Amino acid sequence: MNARLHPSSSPVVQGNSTDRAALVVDDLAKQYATPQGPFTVFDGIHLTVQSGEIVCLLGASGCGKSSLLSTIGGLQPADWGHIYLQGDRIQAPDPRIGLIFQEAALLPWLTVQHNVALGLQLSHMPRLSRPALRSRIDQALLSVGLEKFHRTYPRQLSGGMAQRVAIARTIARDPQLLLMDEPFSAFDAITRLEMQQLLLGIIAQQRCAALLVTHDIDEALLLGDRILLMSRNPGRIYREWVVTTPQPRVRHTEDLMSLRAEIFTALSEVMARSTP
Ligand SMILES: Nc1ncnc2c1ncn2[C@@H]1O[C@H](COP(=O)(O)OP(=O)(O)OP(=O)(O)O)[C@@H](O)[C@H]1O
Repeated sequence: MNARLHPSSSPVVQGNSTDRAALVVDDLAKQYATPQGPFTVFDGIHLTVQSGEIVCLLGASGCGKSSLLSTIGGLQPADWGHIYLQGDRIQAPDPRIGLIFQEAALLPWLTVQHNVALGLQLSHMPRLSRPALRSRIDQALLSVGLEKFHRTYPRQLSGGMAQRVAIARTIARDPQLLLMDEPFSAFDAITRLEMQQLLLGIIAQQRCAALLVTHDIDEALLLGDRILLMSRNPGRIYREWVVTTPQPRVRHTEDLMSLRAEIFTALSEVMARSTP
């Protein structure tokens, strides 16, 4: 582990409220080796996500959102700090975490049901009986509205349907934490809206925690129970907002528009303070 990168100004996360949190990130920092020397991509990151909560992570391009998400997901090691999932310290990919990216990454030679099954089989879960496997696949495909597409191949699906399969593949494992990196950014406005509604339904049903990286302030306003804004060089949590507007939310209501203006102002501040 490296020497401390920067002293953290945020409080160390402790205590009963965070013991119960699905995710606790405590003073996390990460450096990349570059030809110019070590580059601190993010530093002093503290955050918690409770079960059933959607936390959206906003920030300028290159501020380290994806790096933070993949570090929390165990895809790369942190250089400092700790990550706790339901109170357990984690340092590697954990089957209780589901990852969803912009690309659905389905295997083209497998049907929809076999893509979902593969997710279950690769997730180090205790071996499921055939009926249990079948039931999980059926339930997951029903949750994403693809119950009639078990035997369809990825090439026969639209982009939105393929992403629904990717979501089904993830939720079939019953994850306690969903980490999502720009999952809907490739879609047109209508598909995106449908996917956002789908996600809200899934989180409400499964009561898992969700941390969602997005560039889109409106998406964060529609989905987030809380919105975090990252600064850059190094990436830090600059501001946090609790979105109190109840679901279902409608775009452009007065309260959301005033929050939107506040977020824009804060985003302009962080961009003015740091170079890309
Ligand atoms: N493996 C790596 N080695 C060196 N530098 C990296 C590596 N991965 C990312 N970076 C750098 O870290 C910074 C943050 O990248 P990251 O992709 O995490 O940002 P981001 O906020 O997700 O950006 P975007 O919103 O554009 O996707 C960038 O300057 C990027 O070039």
